[in-house]
Amino acid sequence: MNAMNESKEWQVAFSILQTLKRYGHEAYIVGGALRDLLLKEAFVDLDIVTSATICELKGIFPSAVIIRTNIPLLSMRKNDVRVEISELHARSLMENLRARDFTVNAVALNERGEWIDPFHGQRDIERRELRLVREDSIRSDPLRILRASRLMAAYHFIADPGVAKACRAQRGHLNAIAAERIGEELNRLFQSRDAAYGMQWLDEQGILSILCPDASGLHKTPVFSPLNKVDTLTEKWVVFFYLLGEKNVRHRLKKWRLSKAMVNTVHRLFFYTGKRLMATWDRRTLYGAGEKTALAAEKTAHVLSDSVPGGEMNVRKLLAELPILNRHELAVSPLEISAHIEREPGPWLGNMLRALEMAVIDKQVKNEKGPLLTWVKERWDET
Ligand SMILES: Nc1ccn([C@@H]2O[C@H](COP(=O)(O)OP(=O)(O)OP(=O)(O)O)[C@@H](O)[C@H]2O)c(=O)n1
Repeated sequence: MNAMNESKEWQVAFSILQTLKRYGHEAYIVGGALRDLLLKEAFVDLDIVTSATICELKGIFPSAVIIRTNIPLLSMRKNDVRVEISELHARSLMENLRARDFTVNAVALNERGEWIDPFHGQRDIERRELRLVREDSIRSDPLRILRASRLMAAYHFIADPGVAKACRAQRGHLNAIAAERIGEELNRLFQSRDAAYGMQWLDEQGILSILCPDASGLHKTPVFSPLNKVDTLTEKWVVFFYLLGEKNVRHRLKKWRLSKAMVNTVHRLFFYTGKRLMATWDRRTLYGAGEKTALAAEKTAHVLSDSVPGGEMNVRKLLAELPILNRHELAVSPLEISAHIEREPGPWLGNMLRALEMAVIDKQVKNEKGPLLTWVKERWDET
């Protein structure tokens, strides 16, 4: 296979297999790199399984690091290729492949470039067919339901009826697995080439109502194509929740253990998308959203509803008309305000700054030091 002989990545791959062989260990390339090779996709990273133990591996590749996930891995970079090596744990390669989820992931290649393909994974990759390695593959790890949809979304695989049947049968067990694995897998699904296709399939298997039992929009069988019309992960989450009619966004994302920062940005964009769907931007809402969120909300609102007029240029024009874009653009500092009032900074100062921002945004006062300090003094004297 030419791609293998010519590319730097495959030279790295074979040199590692040969090194391990010289030390007397069995070693095979497995997983995504083989799938990507057959699908002519870009090489991402390299997974190797070997009969060597992690300790022995560390001796052979001293600069590599040991990563302790649920199974310990040896990880290293070689000629810019990320390589992860895991143990066969005294099991045969055949047992290792049999324990995998789908036939497209249960293929191996040895140091001589020979394929080991007991489940016809190469054929399935070429036909883009997703089939189970064993009938109980989904039962042994229900996360594989989401992996199926993610692989479909990433490679346009078609799930064979056995996959759909097993996923439907096991869907009730999905919520029993570690919540962060669900969040992580949904993130990966959203980042895949055709997230809408994967999501549609999950819905057809009745899986979305298991993931989001309170969602009110699922009876209307949503069309998920809007998911492919937005770019960022945050936008995809927001569009997803709107299509499902899921209101309790923060609760859902926290449950799936998404990072705090991600929970906040998704929740914020969800909120402003809702506002934008209800009405066009007013100055206060636009200021509250800020440039980044306002532009993103404009996009998500359009994708969700054709009837929303406006567009990016319009938001940019409205933003340009705002006297300030954030508190730091006020022409007075908090200390100048406190000196002018002759009072130590305290909670009153935060309230005053908020009121001042709104007065500037509402154009009641010019953003210039003199008028701002006069406004502050008058307000102070009033209260
Ligand atoms: N729940 C899981 C997770 C992983 N695997 C197996 O472990 C391999 C590696 O998993 P992962 O690193 O998550 O890779 P992929 O999901 O396949 O993605 P990629 O290969 O593109 O990194 C997979 O190919 C698959 O054979 C599995 O059978 N069941």
